[in-house]
Amino acid sequence: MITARGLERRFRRKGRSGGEVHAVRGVDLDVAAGELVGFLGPNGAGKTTTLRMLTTLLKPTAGTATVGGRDLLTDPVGVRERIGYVAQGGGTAPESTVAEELELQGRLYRMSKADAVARGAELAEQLDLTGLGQRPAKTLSGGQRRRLDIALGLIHSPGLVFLDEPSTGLDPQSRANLWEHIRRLRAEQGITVFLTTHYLDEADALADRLIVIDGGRIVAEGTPDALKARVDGDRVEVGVDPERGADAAEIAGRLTGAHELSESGGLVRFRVPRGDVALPELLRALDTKDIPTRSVQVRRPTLDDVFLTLTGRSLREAEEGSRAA
Ligand SMILES: Nc1ncnc2c1ncn2[C@@H]1O[C@H](COP(=O)(O)OP(=O)(O)OP(=O)(O)O)[C@@H](O)[C@H]1O
Repeated sequence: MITARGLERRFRRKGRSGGEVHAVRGVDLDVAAGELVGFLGPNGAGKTTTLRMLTTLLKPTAGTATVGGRDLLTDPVGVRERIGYVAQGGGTAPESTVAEELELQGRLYRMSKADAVARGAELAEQLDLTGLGQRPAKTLSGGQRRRLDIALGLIHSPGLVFLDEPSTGLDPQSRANLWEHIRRLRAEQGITVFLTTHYLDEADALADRLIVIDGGRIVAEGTPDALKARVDGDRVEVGVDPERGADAAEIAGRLTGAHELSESGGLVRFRVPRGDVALPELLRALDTKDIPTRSVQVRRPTLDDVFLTLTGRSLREAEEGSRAA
């Protein structure tokens, strides 16, 4: 469905200082029909720029791609006919009703009025918007608005849809509901979904496969589980009396496979291949040395650990860094 090789995009900085931003630095992508792929990265990583190139809205500075079987550079119209694109924010004519927005969108794709109305009604049903047809779109809730945006993106029945940060700004319940709808689009209609997100939980919950981008380059890809398996083991934290912290750390360091060991203020932290196996052994050893434990935590690797392993920063730090920049 998508094959991209060496996609690049540079922007000239506005203003007197000039210079260039190399937003996307040679991206290769392969997405098969029917996949639900998450494109994950911190703010400013290059997700939107890549998406805008793949959807013909922005010309690549270098590289080639086929999207929906059509060449991005020589047949952008062919690409546009075969894809849906749901941008961040969305919402075009706030005064019109839901039914009018759907009909107008169909007409933009040169559908007859009858076909546009029928397709609009079909999508309204699939996306839980039935009964809202006569409501001015500006009165919709955040979740309803996002579902309408997706319906608008699907009016011409594309086989591939791009969703840019679909759940940004939604409350947890509306996000979960939206995820369910996105899963159903794929399951029931076989639509290929390519979505960008900087939410780890969204990527984890939704995507079959993740492509991680940072600083304009792909830094990893794989299933959420495969990516997590690249992180070297579970993280264990044991709290003891600060005065016995050093002793506890020494005992922890003797566990098979323990690494990344640190101790501060009685909090001993380390990684180990199987936290559930190592912990009882550690607790027994601490007990033998009369070191009572105050707290215990074992954590399986998360996608944030993956990001940390790959880039040396946590995704949250990366976000904060890009906001400060
Ligand atoms: N039109 C533009 N002119 C100049 N620089 C741009 C332009 N568009 C994007 N950039 C820069 O390119 C880099 C990548 O931006 P992009 O919007 O693709 O990131 P992103 O991963 O989508 O982030 P977000 O999650 O915030 O949407 C950023 O440094 C951004 O400031």
